[in-house]
Amino acid sequence: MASISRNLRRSLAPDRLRRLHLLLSQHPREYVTAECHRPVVLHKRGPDILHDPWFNRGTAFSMTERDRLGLRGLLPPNVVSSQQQIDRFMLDLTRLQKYARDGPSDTYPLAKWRILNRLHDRNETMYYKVLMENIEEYAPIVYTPTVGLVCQNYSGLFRRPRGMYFSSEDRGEMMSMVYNWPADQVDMIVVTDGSRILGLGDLGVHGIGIAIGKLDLYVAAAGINPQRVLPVMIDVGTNNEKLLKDPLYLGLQEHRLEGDEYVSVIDEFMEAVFTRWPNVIVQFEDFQTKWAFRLLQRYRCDTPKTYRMFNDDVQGTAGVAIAGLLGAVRAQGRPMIDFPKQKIVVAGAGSAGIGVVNAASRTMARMLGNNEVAFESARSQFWIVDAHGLITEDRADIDPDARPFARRKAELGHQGLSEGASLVEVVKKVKPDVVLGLSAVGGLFSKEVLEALKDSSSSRPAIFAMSNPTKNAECTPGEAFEILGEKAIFASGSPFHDVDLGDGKIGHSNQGNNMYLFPGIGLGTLLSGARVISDGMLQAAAERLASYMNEEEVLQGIIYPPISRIRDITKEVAAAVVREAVAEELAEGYRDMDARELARLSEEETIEYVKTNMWSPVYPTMIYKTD
Ligand SMILES: NC(=O)C1=CN([C@@H]2O[C@H](COP(=O)(O)OP(=O)(O)OC[C@H]3O[C@@H](n4cnc5c(N)ncnc54)[C@H](O)[C@@H]3O)[C@@H](O)[C@H]2O)C=CC1
Ligand SMILES: CC(=O)C(=O)O
Ligand SMILES: [Mg+2]
Repeated sequence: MASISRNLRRSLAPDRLRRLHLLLSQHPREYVTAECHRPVVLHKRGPDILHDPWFNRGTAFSMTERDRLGLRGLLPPNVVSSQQQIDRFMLDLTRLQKYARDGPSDTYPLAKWRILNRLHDRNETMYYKVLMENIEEYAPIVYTPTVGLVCQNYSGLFRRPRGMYFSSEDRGEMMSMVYNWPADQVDMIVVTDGSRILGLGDLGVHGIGIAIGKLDLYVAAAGINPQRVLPVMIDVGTNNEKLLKDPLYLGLQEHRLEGDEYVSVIDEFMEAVFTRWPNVIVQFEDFQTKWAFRLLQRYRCDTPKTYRMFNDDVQGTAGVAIAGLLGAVRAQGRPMIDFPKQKIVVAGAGSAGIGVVNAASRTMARMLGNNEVAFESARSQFWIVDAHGLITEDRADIDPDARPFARRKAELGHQGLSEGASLVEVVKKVKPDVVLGLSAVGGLFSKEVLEALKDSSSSRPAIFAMSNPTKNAECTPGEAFEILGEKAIFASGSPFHDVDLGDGKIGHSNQGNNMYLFPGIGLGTLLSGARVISDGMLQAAAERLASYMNEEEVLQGIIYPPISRIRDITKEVAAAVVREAVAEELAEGYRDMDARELARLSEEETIEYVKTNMWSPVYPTMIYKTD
């Protein structure tokens, strides 16, 4: 270790001397002089420090420094030493070198992400222009599947912080912390607690990547101004044992808070952001199922204050699935009103699966007259299979969210099924029109399951392998078309290429992902000025997506738009949301468009209104002002 000269020892106050000893012990080969211990006078605060390479020290800022310099919440909560920062950097660098030599395929999408991320840090306008003009190529990089890989490798990839971090250690501080964010106006927040990132499980604080990716689509697809979006990570710990032991992990290394303690952290966050930005919309993303439903209920219906929020995995996914299911009915040459006759087997009873069954059965019930008989009839069209097999009334400890859809004892006998029946058994006995996977289990729709689907009562059996990222898809389009032939309808959560079936025939691979709805739901809510996001607004969004594809496309098996049309479909979805908000008298107007004027707009005028409010990536004229 370098030694401290006697003169220097004499000239330093005891606490300074202690810190210098500490510094030297962390940097054994470094020559540390009094010069590097002299305080530096700063004329900036908050993000300006983080963006200044001379002053920035990233995750090594101590908590007291973060408080003193207005940085609290702008960095991941784990304070690390400069040596740990170097270890993290070297991990990433050596991984790249190794991959460059040995060449596993993961490195290419990650390298693209890095290049895009650097551009994002340097020039937002150019970044979004590149993304929007090449959305087909780069959506799979900034969003699923690569964003999953990014979250899994976040400690190595982390460079400049983006978004805000609230941790359980910030209890009591959040109301002041939100003022550390530099923007006076925030329209959209995407918040996660990292507990279920795509189908990859608990990634803790590294899950911030998904909130960033979703907001990239808000900008690219919905034209939300990038200066008014805010990705948020709420770090309440992690139950991922690997991360708990990883010295390079960026989050709190303790188990997740549970129960009322957990809820109080989220409550405090909601109160803080809605206090500073009363018009913000908060999208909950990738919360584990047990919290997804509870928080949705709490902030939508329960608290004295209801918030302008929705849960994308529960509600966005449901709308996208309904649109696809209606598309599958049309692809059979049948009218949408035949939807309640479809038999649907759903694999997965989490936030996404139960969200889909809830909303799809409500859509069926509405078509059947919206009474008790209609609801009962709609319910009986669904068979839910989870990790323990078919869910029936016989199951002990049945999840309350799944209970309404548990198959009744009376139905089981004549179907030849019983509690816990396997997916393949269920498909064999039910002969469903649709199998829909939201299980996060790659390959779950095995050869056997797809073979069983050959006996489907539908002329065009539909396979929705919706789990993300790619490796979690329940099957690939190649597997589906090979077994079920050209008539099959296929959709997946992450993108796949179309399949060449020979003789000029193509097996269309649709992307059934909530990205076709959440940007329009957010934009429509913003532009309507509605204070809540009603079921009717969500339904209107789903119906607009369902009717977007024309007859010819649907008959070819194209049930969702290509990603190249995402900005157009988002505009249409947003307009449908605005009109529904007006019809339900929820719209309060936006900027100089008041509620009465909104109500006078025709359908075309509403679409035009949405279009003119969408941000585009062009450089504005800049004017210098001194105050
Ligand atoms: N395409 C899209 O737009 C969306 C896709 N998803 C995907 O859905 C998946 C699930 O998400 P959550 O519902 O929140 O997760 P979750 O973990 O709460 O639920 C997973 C469900 O699958 C069940 N499961 C596990 N193994 C199974 C098996 N062998 N057979 C049948 N079921 C099985 C579990 O019992 C559980 O009910 C994730 O992969 C996620 O990426 C989620 C939202 C949107
Ligand atoms: C797409 C999405 O929201 C998910 O996989 O969780
Ligand atoms: Mg999600």
